[in-house]
Amino acid sequence: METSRHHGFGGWQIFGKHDSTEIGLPMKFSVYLPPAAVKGPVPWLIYLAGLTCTEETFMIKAGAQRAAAELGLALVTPDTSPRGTDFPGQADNWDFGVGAGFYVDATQEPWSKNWRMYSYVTKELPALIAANYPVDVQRLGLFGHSMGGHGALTLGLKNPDLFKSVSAFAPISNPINCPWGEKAFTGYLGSDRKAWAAHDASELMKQRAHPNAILVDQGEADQFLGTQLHPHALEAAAKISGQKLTLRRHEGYDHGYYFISTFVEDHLRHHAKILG
Ligand SMILES: N[C@@H](CCC(=O)N[C@@H](CSC=O)C(=O)NCC(=O)O)C(=O)O
Repeated sequence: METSRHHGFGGWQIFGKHDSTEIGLPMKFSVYLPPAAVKGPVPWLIYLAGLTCTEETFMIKAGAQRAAAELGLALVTPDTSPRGTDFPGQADNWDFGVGAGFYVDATQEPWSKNWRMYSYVTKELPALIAANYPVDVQRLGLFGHSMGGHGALTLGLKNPDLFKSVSAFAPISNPINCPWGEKAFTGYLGSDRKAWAAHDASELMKQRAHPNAILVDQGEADQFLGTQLHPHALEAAAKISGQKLTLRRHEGYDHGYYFISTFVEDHLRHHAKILG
């Protein structure tokens, strides 16, 4: 199952692969185990990456391992979609299909058989990691970036007993009202827009609040801010439900991993404080 293992900051950076029953195909994942994991189960975070990313992107680019080692947090990242199908046009667009699973269970053909990223992230992946690595199932948090920020907010709001802490970098906050979301939800969930609201962070947050405060960071120079991300919708929704939300706007930062690496330690500390 492990494909490679590298010593880092006193812990271990691990890459692996398994046959996923939810997805029906092999799925890759990565795990960072902090030094504290040799003594017993540690709190842990699942990170959901954005469009075009893989299970490697965050581990290579975010520079999160030093702080994770210091805080005693394990980090886990799945891939962003199934790979290995041969659906027509599946990789023609960088914002739909391969690398763009949107963390939903697709209901539309041909995607519905394999594009089951919601069930994969909420059920199979946590069970797989807990069965194989020293993580405390009661102390799991969820965070992500862009498409993965949408995933972190929606999966976290729907599963507060599983994901005790939630945060996001530049999330797609209102996908039912942006081109990325409209394209993905039409393809995966069908053209009935009423079915989409259950997968929209702002719509969900109007109806319910996660018991713990949510941290969101957003760059003001993000090239997707005006068209795709709509953080104002999340702020408005938080006011309706009473969700404790810290949404920080940072002048000069764009959408990329230099932005994420700048603030990733703040996110790890946010989760560590809640998870204990
Ligand atoms: N078309 C470009 C840009 C794709 C891109 O910006 N992807 C972001 C996530 S966007 C929302 O989910 C990303 O995280 N890219 C990885 C990176 O290393 O920056 C392309 O194909 O790269």
